[in-house]
Amino acid sequence: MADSKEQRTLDYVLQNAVRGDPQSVLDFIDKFSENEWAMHVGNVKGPIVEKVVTETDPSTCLELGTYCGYSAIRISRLLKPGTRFLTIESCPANAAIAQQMIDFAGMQDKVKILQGSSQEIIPRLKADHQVETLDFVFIDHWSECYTPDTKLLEECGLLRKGSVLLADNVVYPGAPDFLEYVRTSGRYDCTNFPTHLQYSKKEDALEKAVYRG
Ligand SMILES: O=c1[nH]cnc2c(O)c(F)c(-c3ccc(F)cc3)c(-c3ccc(F)cc3)c12
Ligand SMILES: [Mg+2]
Repeated sequence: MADSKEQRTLDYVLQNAVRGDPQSVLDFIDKFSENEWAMHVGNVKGPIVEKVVTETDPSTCLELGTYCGYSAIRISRLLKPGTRFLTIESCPANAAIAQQMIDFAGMQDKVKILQGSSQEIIPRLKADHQVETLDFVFIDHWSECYTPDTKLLEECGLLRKGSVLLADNVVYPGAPDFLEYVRTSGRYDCTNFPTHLQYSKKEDALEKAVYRG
């Protein structure tokens, strides 16, 4: 079967990065993506994500949109022992690539990939994955799903006072209904982080929304 950009990225990492070294894996994914653009959160937005994670000091994290595992590796390497990083990926092929990337980076004990639809998996997090509430949620799957999934997290009792949502791409491609919801619902305290699209000069932004409980 013709290989995909994601498979080529994984092969490049396996051939060049240092096994068990998350930074090395991130560096080689970034290096590969300079030649073949890909939607990893990247090395410009990455530090903003890391700053929010470090400030939050989360115990239970959820990511919507694993892709190849880049942000899962970037975030999970910061988490203290005993914490958990659950990440939902709808595409089976991407989930398989991500699992290999995460394993190679040595993050497999912290990161659990849940392959399927976020709308189906989110309501099962408490029963199937022993989640009580989420401390940090990185939203980076599909802008049309940002708002329905945020509302679902609320409805399923997965957010508590102080839960932090951080959404990618709120400027490019954009998530206008999500911004409208978190900024006007009265349920969140929002902060916008202007930045640039990964591996590009185009403008983008991350939005942080802290649940008021
Ligand atoms: O879909 C995504 N999920 C998560 N993060 C993404 C991200 O960080 C991106 F930068 C892009 C992006 C933006 C601009 C562009 F030109 C290409 C891709 C996408 C995206 C948007 C529309 C699509 F049809 C395909 C991919 C995503
Ligand atoms: Mg993104």
